Amino acid sequence: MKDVISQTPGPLLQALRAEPPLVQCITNYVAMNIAANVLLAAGASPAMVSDAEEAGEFARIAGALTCNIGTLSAPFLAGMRAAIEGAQDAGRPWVLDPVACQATALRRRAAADLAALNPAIIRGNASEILSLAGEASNGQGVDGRDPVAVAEAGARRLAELSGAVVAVTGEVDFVTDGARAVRIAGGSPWMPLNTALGCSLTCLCGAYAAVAGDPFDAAVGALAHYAVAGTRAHQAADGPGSFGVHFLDALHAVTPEALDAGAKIALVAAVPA
Ligand SMILES: Nc1ncnc2c1ncn2[C@@H]1O[C@H](COP(=O)(O)OP(=O)(O)OP(=O)(O)O)[C@@H](O)[C@H]1O
Ligand SMILES: Cc1ncsc1CCO
Ligand SMILES: [Mg+2]
Repeated sequence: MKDVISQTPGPLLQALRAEPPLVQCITNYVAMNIAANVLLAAGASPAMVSDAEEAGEFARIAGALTCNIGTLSAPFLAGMRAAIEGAQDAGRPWVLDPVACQATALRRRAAADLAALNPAIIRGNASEILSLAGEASNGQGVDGRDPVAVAEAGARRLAELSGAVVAVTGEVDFVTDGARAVRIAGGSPWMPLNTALGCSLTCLCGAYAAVAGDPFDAAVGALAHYAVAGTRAHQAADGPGSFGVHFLDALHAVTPEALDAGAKIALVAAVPA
């Protein structure tokens, strides 16, 4: 594992809580409140700042930026472009969430254009990653309808083409930078029944990217934090509603030591060229 990740999730969580990073989240209307609570519970400092007039200026003072096309419109896109330019001027990482990018021409174009602007991490469900990688997708709107395993080859290719770490989420997550790859198990079947938990995970990837030296470690850290908290919350909850409450509690309660002890991260062998 040492040659694949240089920083395990635990020390990254410790760093995040020691100095909570300011994370600029340009996300959709559904996710805004949920993602802000997820970041606060985990230990980071969210700010939902998206208007083009200030988004670039704000990105220059944030530790990381996340862009999500869930409720896409021209003003959101203009804000994302301004913020990405600001983040890149300041040398800060940014994370892309290509919500429902298989669904319409506008989303396909926006996701492809944004993916070409050097995101550090692209995080999506398998249906979104398949589409962004140019493959057939069975996604239904924002809901993934493809198994993660089917998107693994596309994720590797997308990582090579974009230079981003690609994180595909589902029952078992897959993370790759094109060369390295891991699978992360855990979580709960109630997670996809809680809207915007994926969008919020994208924001958490931004928080981890702000404190990690390597975006691969950051994506693994954020996904492992979610998986461990999701497993815990499942044990305490009775269904999707109470799961949401227990999940915020678990994101907050998990310690760096418990995170490293509970994370189920498995190395995936390199695919021969
Ligand atoms: N069946 C499952 N079992 C365990 N964990 C799951 C399952 N499905 C999804 N997850 C977890 O839920 C989290 C969100 O992933 P998901 O793929 O549902 O995102 P998404 O489709 O982008 O969500 P949204 O668009 O609603 O925000 C991830 O941490 C993932 O591991
Ligand atoms: C339900 C929904 N619609 C647009 S974005 C979003 C949140 C989950 O992606
Ligand atoms: Mg999503």
